[in-house]
Amino acid sequence: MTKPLNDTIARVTERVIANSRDSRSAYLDLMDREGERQVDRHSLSCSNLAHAFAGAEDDQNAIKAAQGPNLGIVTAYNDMLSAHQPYHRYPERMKIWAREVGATAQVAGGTPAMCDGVTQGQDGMELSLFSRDTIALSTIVALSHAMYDGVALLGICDKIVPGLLMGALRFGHLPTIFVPSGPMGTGISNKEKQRTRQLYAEGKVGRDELLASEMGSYHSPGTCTFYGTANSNQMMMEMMGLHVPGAAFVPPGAKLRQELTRSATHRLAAIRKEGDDFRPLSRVVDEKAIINAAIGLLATGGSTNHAIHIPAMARAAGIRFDWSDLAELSRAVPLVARVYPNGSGDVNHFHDAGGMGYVIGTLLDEGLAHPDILTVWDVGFEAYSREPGMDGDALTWRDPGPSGDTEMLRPASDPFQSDGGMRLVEGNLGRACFKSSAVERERWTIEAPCRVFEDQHSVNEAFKKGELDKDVVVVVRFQGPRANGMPELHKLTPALGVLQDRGYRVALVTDGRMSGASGKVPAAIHCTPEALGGGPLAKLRDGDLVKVCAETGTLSTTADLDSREAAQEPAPDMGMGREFYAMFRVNADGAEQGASSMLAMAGL
Ligand SMILES: O=C(O)[C@H](O)[C@@H](O)[C@H](O)[C@H](O)COP(=O)(O)O
Ligand code: SF4
Repeated sequence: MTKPLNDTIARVTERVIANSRDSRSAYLDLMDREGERQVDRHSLSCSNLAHAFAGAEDDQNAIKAAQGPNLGIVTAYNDMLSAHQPYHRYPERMKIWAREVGATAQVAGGTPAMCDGVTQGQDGMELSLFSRDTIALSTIVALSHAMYDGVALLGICDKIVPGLLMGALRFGHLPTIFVPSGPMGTGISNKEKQRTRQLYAEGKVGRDELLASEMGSYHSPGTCTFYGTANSNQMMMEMMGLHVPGAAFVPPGAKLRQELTRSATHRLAAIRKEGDDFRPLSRVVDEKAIINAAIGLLATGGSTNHAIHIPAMARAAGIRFDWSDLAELSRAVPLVARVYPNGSGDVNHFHDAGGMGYVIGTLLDEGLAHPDILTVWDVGFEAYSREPGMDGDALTWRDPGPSGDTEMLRPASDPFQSDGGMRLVEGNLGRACFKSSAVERERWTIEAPCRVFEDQHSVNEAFKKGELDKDVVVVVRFQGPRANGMPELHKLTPALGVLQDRGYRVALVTDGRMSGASGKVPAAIHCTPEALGGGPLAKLRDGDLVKVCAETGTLSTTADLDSREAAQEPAPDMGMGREFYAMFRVNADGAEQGASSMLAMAGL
């Protein structure tokens, strides 16, 4: 028996709709105008058209005849992201599958994709957040050819899905489907990976042993199997109905994966404007879909990065969503999944235990998600509570049944925590996000003298010198979007984990980010306003007493900040192309708004 929609979710949804009324109306008016004037093959010149299908080979005559839909593929393929490596064969196969339904497909363009695992702890990480907006701009360039009746987005990882969606939303008059590729097989246990890292941080094992351990975890094509930002992306695409139902976590290379991609190609052709089931992206991504994405993030303990990306994706669709909305939802949405770093199993175990079908089914049963979102599928959101399989050569869906592992997946009626995995902490040090699902409850409150740093490497140096062997709040400032691009500071996790395991009360406070794979150590992150430009973190000094408390939602110091000058602001670094990203930093707005100069300068 499905319960009525939860009152808090209904109230937050109404508030988001009210706060978005003007911006959402302006967005939909623009999309309607784009749809009416739709610059497509029928309005391009002969020269435009000849250029557009000169390279189309076998599809040239079909595209020229314009009898069927022409699908634009925007691909973030590269060999550097194990998650994106499987995409290199997708376009050729999708062209064949498009022809099966009288359609054609062309690669509209490619986007860059950064692997945060490769850049973690390196200069490149300072480009990571703004690579999202670079990807949005690349998506716009790809779709600007105006030759398409539908858009297939090939992207999985951290900033890529938000960037692709933000760019595609500016072409929201077109139907759009995300096409995932699936997680790699399970490697060594995450506990073992972390243990070796902490031993290396303490100088007890060498690089050879560390590399062998890391390669035991990351070993083949497919998405890394921790529940970080990439896999949180897949969860959100299911919660918004932007996948073929249940496509998120089926492994690459399987017959089922191939049939899901084929189904996505066929479905995209079917939901075009000239068809009888038109589903433009602008209508699929509405306030309820955004709320469902946030609910999924809270219910599964997803990546903290989405506290930044959900507001940004929402703004691209004319929707206003902020941390107060997220915090209020978090009080109503229970934690129903424990996937590493919030548990011991990985995303393959999660999928085998029932995965997204189970999560969506239990949330719907308890009235904890909007059942009436449009989705790209033909029978609505209910379809996403089922899991895909093969019946001979045919794709089929079935009820996932009860949880296959109650240590990992539980019903919303009997959850791991009665509230979601993310909390807002605020006070005289600003507003910040605290991922409560990954931290033992008895560590939700830390009050200790602080040590102030201005880069993560200095923290590790101080750790190696034994200077942090005490109760301490480690503050790492000038890591915000306008300072240095708001990098993830995930390399701090092993050292802070060692200090915590030694019995010290430890917390991190930063205007930077952490990886979606970070956990265990209490952290108040994305602190806004950021230190650069006079945020309160800029006035903290070593020894000031700082309190972080996820129980009471507190982030404060007893120091008299009003009597102090802000610390000297560091000059932005050059090299690794960072100087060309000054234009993204200089006008970036706050983390709570999505940390985007692109959106701010567009007046969104
Ligand atoms: O937000 C995320 O999920 C992270 O950015 C992730 O994509 C990144 O790759 C981590 O660095 C992986 O974790 P390790 O660095 O611990 O392998
Ligand atoms: S999940 Fe992270 S580390 Fe793995 S491929 Fe994607 S970006 Fe790279």
